[in-house]
Amino acid sequence: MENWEDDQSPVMSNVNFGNTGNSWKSESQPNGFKNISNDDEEGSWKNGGSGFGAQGGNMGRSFRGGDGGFKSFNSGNDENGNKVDGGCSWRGGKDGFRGRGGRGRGGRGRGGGFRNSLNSEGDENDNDEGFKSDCFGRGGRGGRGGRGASHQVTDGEGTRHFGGGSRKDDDEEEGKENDRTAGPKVTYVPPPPPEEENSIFAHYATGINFDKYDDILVDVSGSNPPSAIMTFEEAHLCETLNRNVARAGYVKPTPVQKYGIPIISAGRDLMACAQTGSGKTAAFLLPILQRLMSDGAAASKFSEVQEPEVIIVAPTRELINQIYLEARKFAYGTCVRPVVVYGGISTGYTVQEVLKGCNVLCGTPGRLLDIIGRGKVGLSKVRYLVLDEADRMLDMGFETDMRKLVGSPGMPPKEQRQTLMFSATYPEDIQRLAADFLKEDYLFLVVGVVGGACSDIEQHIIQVTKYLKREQLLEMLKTTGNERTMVFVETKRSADFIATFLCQEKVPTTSIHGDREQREREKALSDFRTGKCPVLVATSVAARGLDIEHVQHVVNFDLPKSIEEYVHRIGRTGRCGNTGRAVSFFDPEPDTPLARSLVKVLSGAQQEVPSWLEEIAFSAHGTTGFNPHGKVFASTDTRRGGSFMKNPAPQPAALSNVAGADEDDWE
Ligand SMILES: Nc1ncnc2c1ncn2[C@@H]1O[C@H](COP(=O)(O)OP(=O)(O)OP(=O)(O)O)[C@@H](O)[C@H]1O
Repeated sequence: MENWEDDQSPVMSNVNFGNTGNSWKSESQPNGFKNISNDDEEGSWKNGGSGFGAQGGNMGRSFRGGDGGFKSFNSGNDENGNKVDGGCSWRGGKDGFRGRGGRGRGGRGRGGGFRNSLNSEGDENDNDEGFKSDCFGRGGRGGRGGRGASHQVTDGEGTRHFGGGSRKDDDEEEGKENDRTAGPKVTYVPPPPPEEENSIFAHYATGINFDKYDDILVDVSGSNPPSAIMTFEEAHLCETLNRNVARAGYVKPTPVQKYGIPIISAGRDLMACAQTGSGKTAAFLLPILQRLMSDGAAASKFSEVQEPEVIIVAPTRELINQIYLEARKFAYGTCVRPVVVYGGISTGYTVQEVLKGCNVLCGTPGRLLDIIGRGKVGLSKVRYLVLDEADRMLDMGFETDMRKLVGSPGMPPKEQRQTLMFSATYPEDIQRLAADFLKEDYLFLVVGVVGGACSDIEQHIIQVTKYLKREQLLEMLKTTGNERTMVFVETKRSADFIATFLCQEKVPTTSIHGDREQREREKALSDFRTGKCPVLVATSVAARGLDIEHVQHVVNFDLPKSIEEYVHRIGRTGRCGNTGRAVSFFDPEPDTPLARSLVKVLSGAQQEVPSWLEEIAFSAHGTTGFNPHGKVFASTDTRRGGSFMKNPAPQPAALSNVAGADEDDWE
């Protein structure tokens, strides 16, 4: 066995309690989940209530804890030999968790089978002591936030260790996969991707506004852009690709596909900006796959070093996995083999997958660099480098990794590869930075206005202080029934906290954030996709790219710090011509710096702008600037002068007030 192979020690850290004030006991309840399921009649949560936008009730600063057994899991093995959580019960009879108690009061009980072992007065932000709830699977790795002792829990199969004291930075979702940092070996092997044709090509229907894409103004800047195509036939895809496009339910290309496909086919570098949910993934996958097909690319199983022709990077594990599944779908029935590598799964497994043959290597930056560093992937044949969510890939979080990637031994210089960047947002400073990675004559494709929100999303901003947010959220969720809702919060701790709260209130909820183990993250997404848990509480790790059917609502429980993040978050709904709704809680205290950019995004997407928001935005003028981070949206290509250009390209009147407009336009 090579030294890169992971050892197969038991999976660690199945429950994570940062600092629980209680030790507790519970009877084992294999395959729990009961207390959050719709079967729980008593807990039916679809009981009417006031509509969106209603002012919250008087929740105050506390909430009730549940009385039932805290759910954890029973371990078992899945078909991959992975440890799995068999449900939501815990067998902690003789190993009650003990942490040093947090501050504040424990919850008061009500039925429902959920023990709220956290200690809080209801204000997660004031509470130093983290906790990890798990009504939706299991706790994450290692205790977070607690000063408590390490814990051991023995289950039927051995001893597990739980660090009680490690505290990670809780303020921001890292979104970043740094797999090279020290930590426990990860042995998780994800379930295999679907083999069934119907599952591979499963898709959701385009919405009533799909044809309205045709009305969006498109601008291509740069020299000699090729003409757009109007149909997929004009893309001259090979028969297999055409068949796969049809099986995916694509009848006509979206604007980013109409313009992007011929640009990529013509061998040009591209920076493309198009609204969320408008088909950017296929815009780069189809021409790339077509080229690989026409060149006769075929994966070779027999090489100890794989030399992919394509490298695709994206900022989060779930997104890169989604892109991989799209690549696999379009490459179905061809000899082209896409592979995905990302953190949180066994490196040994990942390397094995790569060595089975790899033409299209999809990865998060950390794991990608890791695999390259292990000498399993040679870069000399790379002809396409794709940065999805390019502005994120080039911001402070990932820029160093991207520079490492393009500077890795064997990576063809930018003159000898095609570099393609896609996003719905491109702050100007990032655009300038991006030019370092692109050939000088790259084309800049803008569908609509850079950084604009999709107008199929109905946006509402509600002024609410942090103490009333939870009640307001609950009120809203009572009206949405089983409709899928993503609730975005600022911190991982809040994600746990809110998810716990909703579970207690009988709202079937799951959560995703960077402190959850990969298996838990995947389970959470799967439960959300299937509707088992129609509410997903998420940090920014789920803000970008995720394409989940039936997401009718996005709630910004906490508004993000940047307007780009806002645009991506709300873009989880209203995709592909479907309509959606986004409700954001605006707490003047932390959110005022965002007011001006919010007003611009709202008006740009023809949304009603509340007068109180305009007032806040107006009075904030001159102190906070347009964007809290000093970034500004570019109205178009920075090579033309960006937001401050003298002779801007014509913009559609309807959009002239959007993010891209000059800062003074709306006043
Ligand atoms: N031409 C098309 N016809 C029908 N459906 C399409 C077409 N193009 C893309 N789709 C579907 O639209 C959905 C959104 O596409 P995709 O995820 O590529 O959007 P995106 O622009 O990358 O969004 P984001 O900015 O959020 O990453 C997907 O389900 C995709 O399969």
